[in-house]
Amino acid sequence: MTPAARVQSAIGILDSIIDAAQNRGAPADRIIAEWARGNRYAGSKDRRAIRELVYGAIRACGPVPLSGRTAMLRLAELQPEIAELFDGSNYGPPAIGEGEAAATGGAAPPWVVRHLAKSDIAGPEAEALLGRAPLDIRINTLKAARDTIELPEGGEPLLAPNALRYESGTQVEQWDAYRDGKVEVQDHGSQWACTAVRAQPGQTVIDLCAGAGGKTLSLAASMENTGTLIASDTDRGRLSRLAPRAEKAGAGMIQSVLLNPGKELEALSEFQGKADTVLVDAPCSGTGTWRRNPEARWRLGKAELLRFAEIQSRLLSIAAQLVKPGGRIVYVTCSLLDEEGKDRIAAFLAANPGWSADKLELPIGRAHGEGTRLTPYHDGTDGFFIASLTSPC
Ligand SMILES: C[S@@+](CC[C@H](N)C(=O)[O-])C[C@H]1O[C@@H](n2cnc3c(N)ncnc32)[C@H](O)[C@@H]1O
Repeated sequence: MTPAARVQSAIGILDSIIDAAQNRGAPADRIIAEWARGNRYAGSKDRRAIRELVYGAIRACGPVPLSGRTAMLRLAELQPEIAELFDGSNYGPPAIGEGEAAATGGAAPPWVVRHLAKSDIAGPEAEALLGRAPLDIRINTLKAARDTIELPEGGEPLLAPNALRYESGTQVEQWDAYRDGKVEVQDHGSQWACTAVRAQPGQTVIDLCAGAGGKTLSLAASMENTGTLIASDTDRGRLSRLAPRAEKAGAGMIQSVLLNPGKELEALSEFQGKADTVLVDAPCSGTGTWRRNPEARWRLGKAELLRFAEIQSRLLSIAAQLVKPGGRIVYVTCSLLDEEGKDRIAAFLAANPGWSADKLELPIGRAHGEGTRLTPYHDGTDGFFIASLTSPC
């Protein structure tokens, strides 16, 4: 493909991504993969270049662009060599019209930027939300150790005891160690969120919103596969992906429990008042993961943010009923909006006298409200808010 044809293909893909973002359609990654499947003439270099262009354009636009072309024109403002490819050549984009407008830049749609600023995320902190994330792995201590594991490439040891960092795009999935369950892909910040649970062998720990079990597997390793570890979620599809992952990781202790939305406690009744710790890795807007899903900025709506806050508070009160006297809730969101972090914890503490927030002694992050915040700018991790709450004895 010519460089101009790559630009035109990227514009077409961007049109689909914009449409999907506004109509709850497929994520950008899937749209790009589908395009590649349907356009076999594009070789691997073409596909890589097109992907770069698409993600470059998404990152370059704050509000939802009007079209793929305006998004690409915005990228061309930052990278003038792209503007030259609007040359009207065969398969290339038509020449740029006089006064033709590019999409607007910025970190996100203006209302989101305002909410972020109110949450002390502005300037370089906001810009870093759109940087490129490295690839972090966690050595699964049920099967290997960081000091002795043999991997095809040496990574950078990070502060978390089992973390190694690689360049984004490293094909970890093709390593034997990955296939054998000795390593898991997990962001460094997410590894610290698991550490905050302080899960010990023999305890009863509930991962209330386990999804496909990214954090559950880490908890099983901390518990050395002994004790009770419940992975629950309302999403059958996600939860069903946990069992094969757990088997591969040698984490036989995990019990999956599918929850009925609105009646979560029914399926967990035998654990009421019994858990040492409940991890609430709550559904959220994901503002802390934009480095990986930059088009998520275009999917967020004000009503959705309110809905997230409501469910986050509800999940906290469900967790409170599962914890034993003196036990803990660890609340985590990968959002940096206070509505989903600091404010939820303040509301919980106001409504639940006797509960207290403990200081998390993590070697990274900063105190934020009654919790700890990790950000891409300050910590080089995805953005997280983590709080630890102790119930009255
Ligand atoms: C942030 S994701 C969890 C990610 C997962 N812990 C991990 O580390 O990969 C939030 C999860 O909450 C689940 N969820 C949403 N509503 C829920 C509810 N009422 N009860 C339990 N889980 C819920 C979603 O299905 C989603 O899997």
